[in-house]
Amino acid sequence: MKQLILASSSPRRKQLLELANLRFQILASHIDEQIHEAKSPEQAVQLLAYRKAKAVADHYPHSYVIGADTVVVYQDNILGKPKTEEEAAAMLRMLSGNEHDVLTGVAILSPNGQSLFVEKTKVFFWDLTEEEIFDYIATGEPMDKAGAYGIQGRAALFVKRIEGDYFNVVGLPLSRTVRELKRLGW
Ligand SMILES: Cc1cn([C@H]2C[C@H](O)[C@@H](COP(=O)(O)OP(=O)(O)OP(=O)(O)O)O2)c(=O)[nH]c1=O
Repeated sequence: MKQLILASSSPRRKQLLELANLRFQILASHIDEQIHEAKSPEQAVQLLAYRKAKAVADHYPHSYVIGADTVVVYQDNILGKPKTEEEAAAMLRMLSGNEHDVLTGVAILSPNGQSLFVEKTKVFFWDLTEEEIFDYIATGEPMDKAGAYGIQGRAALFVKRIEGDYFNVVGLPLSRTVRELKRLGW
């Protein structure tokens, strides 16, 4: 029987994949998320997504394995998860009043071959006051999220508009992922 594995510890990715009504298991891989060899943010998220999937696929070579990685890119800055509240505030100040890209790299490894892609969504933020930034950090929401915000939570109030797939911002470009899975014979 075919087996689908989501190689992720992200509760958001689990919820998104559940929307597709597919049977899957979760097996989080803990890889080193430092990458020095990537030449661009696109390459970085693709490489990390691949490593997350590969760490699981090595043990389950007959399964379909999905790995993903999300970053926020503002000008030349790649914003991952903030390490401190100060860093979260600095990230939110950068994003305030500006547009940025959210990139998610996805890797699907399967017995029928692999699919690697990067999905990009443009997000436009309203101007944020210092009070809004501090109140938001006090919710605890920013700390486990790329760019220090979750569009699906209170930071919905910061977003003027987006161009592209909303689900990509939350951590998994769902429709493209499911289409690629089907292309690989799922
Ligand atoms: C921008 C943004 C990011 N995020 C999240 C998605 C990802 O979970 C997280 C980025 O971290 P990732 O390193 O992509 O993923 P993860 O560590 O949460 O999970 P795993 O590596 O095990 O798959 O930021 C949101 O939930 N909402 C948003 O609006």
